[in-house]
Amino acid sequence: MTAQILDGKVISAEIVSDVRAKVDARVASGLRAPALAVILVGADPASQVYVGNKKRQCANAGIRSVDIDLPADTSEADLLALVTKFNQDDEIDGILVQLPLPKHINAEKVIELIDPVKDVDGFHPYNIGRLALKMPLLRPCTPRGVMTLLERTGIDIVGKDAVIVGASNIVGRPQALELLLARATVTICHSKTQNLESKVRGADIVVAGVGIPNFVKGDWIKAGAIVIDVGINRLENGKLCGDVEFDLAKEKAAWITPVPGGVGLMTVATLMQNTFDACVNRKG
Ligand SMILES: Nc1nc(=O)c2c([nH]1)NC[C@@H]1CN(c3ccc(C(=O)N[C@@H](CCC(=O)O)C(=O)O)cc3)C=[N+]21
Repeated sequence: MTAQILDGKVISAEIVSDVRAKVDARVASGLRAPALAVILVGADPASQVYVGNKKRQCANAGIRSVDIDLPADTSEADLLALVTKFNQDDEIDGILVQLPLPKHINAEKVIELIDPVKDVDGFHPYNIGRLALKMPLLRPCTPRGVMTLLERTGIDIVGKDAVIVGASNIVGRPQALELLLARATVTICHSKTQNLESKVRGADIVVAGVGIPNFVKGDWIKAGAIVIDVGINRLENGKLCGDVEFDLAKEKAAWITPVPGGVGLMTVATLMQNTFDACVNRKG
């Protein structure tokens, strides 16, 4: 069997055009367009790709984008002051501080300062707590984007065995909460997990988010499984590759996400949805 492609390109474009239609309707009724503030401190390569894609999709969605680029030696106090300024600015609906932050800045402190109603990344403990309690408000973009990709493709996950490889705050943990909310049976694996291979071999759904090229071997994939690759790794030849051995995995899976063209695009499209939702939550 050769897997079908879970097409992030097509579905992210649909999501953004849905947001566009809703933004246009708001503006036509005399309300202002949603606005997103993005703060980048220093120049992380993964963040650069994200920033470019995000600017393009804001334009497509009709969302006003306010981009603040700060030098890598920006003090924590200055960054906190900027977040406070955006918290108080009634014209800003969403605030996103790009991660990772330089080492001299305490990222947890910055995330906790963001007003939860403007937390379009869904990283604030308030929003993670709401997701954990089955009452989601703003949901982390990558895991929500993965759920949208599955829903829009018509893949039913109720009762399926999902194995998540990677337990990070931005991917693995919230992805587990999303899949649990959607009534899958969830296992979260991490660097100390024993018998990782056998756990992946048993999975109906595999989500890989570890940031190591080809970490999940193609022959571990169960026949007919759904493979979601969240990894975006830049190789020395300049090409992007995921955390899963794509060429071998696609011979076993029923569905698989490509890299590029899969989950990354859904992350950005979901940021547009979250920004629109944050605007409606605040302003009606
Ligand atoms: N607060 C915060 N939230 C984030 O969500 C966040 C972050 N910080 N820091 C950086 C990482 C990385 N990230 C990406 C999202 C989309 C693509 C993306 O659009 N990828 C496309 C294009 C890749 C290409 O062609 O170069 C693809 O996979 O097809 C990439 C990377 C979000 N991140």
